[in-house]
Amino acid sequence: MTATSTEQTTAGNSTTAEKSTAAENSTAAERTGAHTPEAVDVITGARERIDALDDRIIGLIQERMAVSAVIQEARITSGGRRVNLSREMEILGHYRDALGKPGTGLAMTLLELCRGRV
Ligand SMILES: C=C(O[C@@H]1C=C(C(=O)O)C=C[C@H]1O)C(=O)O
Repeated sequence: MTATSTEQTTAGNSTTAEKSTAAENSTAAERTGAHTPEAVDVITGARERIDALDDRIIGLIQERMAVSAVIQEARITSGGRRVNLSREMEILGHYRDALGKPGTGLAMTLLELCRGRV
């Protein structure tokens, strides 16, 4: 089984193959998991907001990586080390205070993304 299906349409003498994805063929209920049209609308609208938020979050992470690189470059150029563990502990604590235990994991992932980019 593949995730795509192919439909042949004939226009004049030419034949066009149109591929559609499994997602395009699915119903709104299947896409959202909702059991009423009202819930489908709520979920569809909220998913659009989540997609927009994720784009902004990714942009902020990329901005953080660039700022972190400026700091690391300045420190390394001055003769220092790339990593500053006491500052990283501060950041881990900040995320943990704001978001609880998973915040620590999130901060560790952010630090991993930001380290070693110079
Ligand atoms: C950016 C710095 O350098 C490194 C990267 C950090 C970060 O991305 O937040 C934190 C500490 C350092 O390991 C810094 O010292 O502030």
